[in-house]
Amino acid sequence: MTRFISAERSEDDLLEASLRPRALADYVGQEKAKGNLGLFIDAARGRGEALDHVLLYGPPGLGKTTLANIIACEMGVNIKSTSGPVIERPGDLAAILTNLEPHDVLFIDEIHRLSHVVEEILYPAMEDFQLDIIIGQGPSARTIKLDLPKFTLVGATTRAGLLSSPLRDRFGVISRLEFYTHDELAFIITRSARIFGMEIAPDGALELARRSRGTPRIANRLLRRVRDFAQVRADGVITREVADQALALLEIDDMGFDTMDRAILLTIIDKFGGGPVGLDTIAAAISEESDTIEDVYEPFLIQNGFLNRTPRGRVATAAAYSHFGRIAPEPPQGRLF
Ligand SMILES: Nc1ncnc2c1ncn2[C@@H]1O[C@H](COP(=O)(O)OP(=O)(O)OP(=O)(O)O)[C@@H](O)[C@H]1O
Ligand SMILES: [Mg+2]
Repeated sequence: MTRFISAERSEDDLLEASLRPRALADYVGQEKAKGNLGLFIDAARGRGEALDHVLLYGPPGLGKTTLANIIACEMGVNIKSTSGPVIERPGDLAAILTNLEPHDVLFIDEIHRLSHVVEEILYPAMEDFQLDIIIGQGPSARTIKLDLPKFTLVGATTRAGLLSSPLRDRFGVISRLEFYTHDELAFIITRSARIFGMEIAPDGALELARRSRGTPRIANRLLRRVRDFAQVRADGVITREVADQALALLEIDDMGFDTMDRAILLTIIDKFGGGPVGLDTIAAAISEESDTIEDVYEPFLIQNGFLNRTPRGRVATAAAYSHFGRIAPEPPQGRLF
């Protein structure tokens, strides 16, 4: 199934990089995270110290990687980027850590996927800026401590809940990224259009924004698809009508749901009487990974009141029924009392 609004990364990443804002002032929205970080960055710079370790979490495509790069830029330091699954052995992490310059940012994406042994190297590194290395084997093995430069770890994860608590506790700043408003997304889309040299009307930008699931990565991706359509079928300008027609072709509906969102909700409604139904059962029914459903699709559906997560499983809400023009079953009599 082609998924135009998948929030996953793809070959589009290069284009995406050109759209990344570089300064905190150009980073749209996320006022709370931005306010906090701006303050901590100013304070750390004023004292001539490294910034405290920062954990960024939230659904894919909301701007975690972008923010990590901005943090390094604002601190005036280098950033080294890696990710949880890439660091296989403790030695890999030790090599990265010993190569850092003072105050550098080490960005670890998908930090919830670090292995245990690697994570344990990280604890003293984050807390005391020390590396415990074991040299030799057997009876003659000994541990030596190496001093590391003071650095800032920026960790990103879509699932803060999967982080072990000793790791989470070592972050001084924890910021949750939120879905963007339609106005914020329209602003991002208009800026991206300018960078790409496209013409977009304000109502066209707002229409794309409304259907981007609160996510800048999806907004930018839709913009590129709609541009192709505008070039071939319209006279190049993205108006509301052009956006609407293009999105219909891409099977993105009025709420911004794609085929996968619809499959999830309709499976719960039609096959499981509206739920509750377990995540793994839904995943099997639509041949998708449970993790992907949980990380990529559910947060938006839950936040917008189409899906509920209960101890007994997922439940489609009345809003989901009415979105698909179905009639929600009456709640059982007497439940309210
Ligand atoms: N606040 C923002 N203002 C403008 N553009 C943004 C903003 N946040 C994200 N973007 C755009 O969205 C794209 C995706 O952002 P980014 O790669 O930082 O997301 P992410 O949270 O790291 O996603 P993932 O969890 O998949 O790694 C960026 O290339 C950037 O163009
Ligand atoms: Mg990222």
